[in-house]
This record gives sequence, structure tokens and C-alpha cells, in this order.
Amino acid sequence: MPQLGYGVWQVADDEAAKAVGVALETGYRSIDTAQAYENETGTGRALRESGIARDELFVTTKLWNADQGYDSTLRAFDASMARLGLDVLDLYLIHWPMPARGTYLDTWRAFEKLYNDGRIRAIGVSNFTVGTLERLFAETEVKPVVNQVELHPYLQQGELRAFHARHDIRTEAWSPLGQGKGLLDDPVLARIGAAHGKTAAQVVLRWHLQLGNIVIPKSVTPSRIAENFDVFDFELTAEDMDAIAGMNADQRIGPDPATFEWMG
Ligand SMILES: NC(=O)C1=CN([C@@H]2O[C@H](COP(=O)(O)OP(=O)(O)OC[C@H]3O[C@@H](n4cnc5c(N)ncnc54)[C@H](OP(=O)(O)O)[C@@H]3O)[C@@H](O)[C@H]2O)C=CC1
Ligand SMILES: O=C(O)C(=O)[C@@H](O)[C@H](O)C(=O)CO
Repeated sequence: MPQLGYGVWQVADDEAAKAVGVALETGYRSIDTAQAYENETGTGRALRESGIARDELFVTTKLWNADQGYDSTLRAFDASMARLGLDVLDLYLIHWPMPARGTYLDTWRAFEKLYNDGRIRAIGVSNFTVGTLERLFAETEVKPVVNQVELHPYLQQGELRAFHARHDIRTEAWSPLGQGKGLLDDPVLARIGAAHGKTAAQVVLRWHLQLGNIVIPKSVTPSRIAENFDVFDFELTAEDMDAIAGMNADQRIGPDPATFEWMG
């Protein structure tokens, strides 16, 4: 899985067809969508129209909360694949654990079946906590390869990242740019960026890459799609990394996975 990919939350289906096309032309090869984003059809169209060989692409989609459960997961997977126009998926994620319901266990058993049947190359989770991961390990067979969670300099998830490292799970950062709001105006990032001739967004993405996180920044702006991909020609120093480590505020932008049960 490429460490730097492209996310498409809040991109309308017709816009996704265009934006994913721009991302692929720029050089991205990993695309992160979800059933809930309602843009799997446009994403699939862009993948096909790119002319890029299927084995050079890495496609992730996610099972939405309302479809948790064994049979409903199998049906939702088929529907996602029909919209994407794919035979085999690279990575399928349970979007949210919804711990109070406990249905993520049967959902995962359906993921295991799809994986064992060769319909998915890798299975993972999103928004899982240490507690929901431990229950998954105890009650199911296949370990998730990825946990995609909110992660940016204001929410660094140190404890969860260390847990992932101990269990050989890759950490994937959603909202890696803090949704482009206050974070990118932080003076610490401006100072580091000036020293390297890079923008605040590029500094943040480089920080993720050097930590070992998988990142999937979203933009519908072609210049930003290119800017976010141009992060492989510089390196943050140990002092830069320490300064960004000091920005942690354990501050979420999105919902708390311990309590988020939205099915809409
Ligand atoms: N599993 C989950 O529960 C979740 C997964 N995700 C995934 O993570 C992806 C990324 O997260 P997302 O929440 O979209 O937020 P990001 O942190 O990627 O930020 C996206 C926002 O930042 C702006 N932006 C992008 N690049 C730049 C730049 N170089 N300079 C300034 N502003 C910039 C974009 O604007 P513009 O588009 O106008 O250019 C957009 O408003 C999603 O698209 C989705 O795939 C996201 C949330 C939850
Ligand atoms: O974007 C996603 O993948 C999400 O799960 C979020 O949008 C989430 O549903 C949310 O933020 C709801 O407010």
C-alpha cells in the first residue's frame, strides 16, 4: 500500500470522477473512498478512465455502520464493488466500531470470509480503539492490517500508535491536515516550512511520513493535489519532529469512536 494516498470524503460523485483523475495524473496510486461518501461510482469511473493498470492501483473502501452484521456486510460489499466496477478490492475497512452494539464482530467474520475467498487483498478497521481491537483479537481469527484513525499534529494518538506497533498494525491517518483549518496556520509549521522552502501542509504530511503513518489528504484543488504529493524531496530534522511533537493537544475534530453510533 502506498504510504501517501488520496481521500475523497465530501467530494460529490461527479466531482470525484474529475478530482480522482487529477490525483492519478499527479502520481497518486492509492485512493480512499467509502460507501458513506456516495462517490464510489465516480471514483471507479476515474480509475477506469485513467488507463492505469489495475495492479498499479490501490483502492480502499469502507463498510458503513448501517450495514454492520454478517449477511448485510456481504451484500454491502457486493454493492460497493458494483459501484466501483472492481472484481477484487485492495483494502476493506469497518468504518466505525460502534462498540455498544458489538456487531463489529459478526461484521469482521464476514470480512474474514471475503478475504479467505480472495475477494479482498487485505482487511482492516477504522476508528477502532485499543479496547475494540483487543476484543476483535480475542474473538476472531484474522488480524486487521490497518487501523485508520483521526491523526494530525493536534491529535497525535501516541498510545494507539504504540499499540499498533506492538501488534503489527499500520496506522493510517484520516484528516491528516486537520481538515485544512486552524492547524495549517500554526506558527510552528510556518517556521519549519520556511526553513525547508515548503508549505505548512507539506510539513505536516512529511511529519506523518517520517512517523511511519499512512496518509490520505483530500483536496479538490489541482494545485493542492500536486502540493500534497510533493513531499519526497526534503527531510524534517530531529528538532523539527520534536517541535511538532510538542503541538499535541489531544484535540479531536471528528466524533469520538468510543461513543459514535450514527447509522444515517
Ligand atoms: N475513516 C474515517 O472515519 C474518516 C476518513 N477520512 C478520510 O481521510 C481523508 C482526508 O481527511 P479530510 O477530513 O478530508 O481532511 P484533510 O485533513 O485531508 O483536509 C482536507 C481539507 O484541507 C484542504 N486542503 C488540502 N490540501 C491543502 C493544502 N495543501 N493547503 C491548504 N488546504 C488544503 C482541502 O481543501 P480543498 O479540497 O478545497 O482544496 C480540504 O478542505 C478523507 O477524504 C477520507 O478519505 C476522513 C474523515 C473520517
Ligand atoms: O468521513 C468519514 O469517513 C467519516 O466517518 C466522518 O465523516 C463521520 O461520519 C463524521 O464526521 C460524522 O460527523
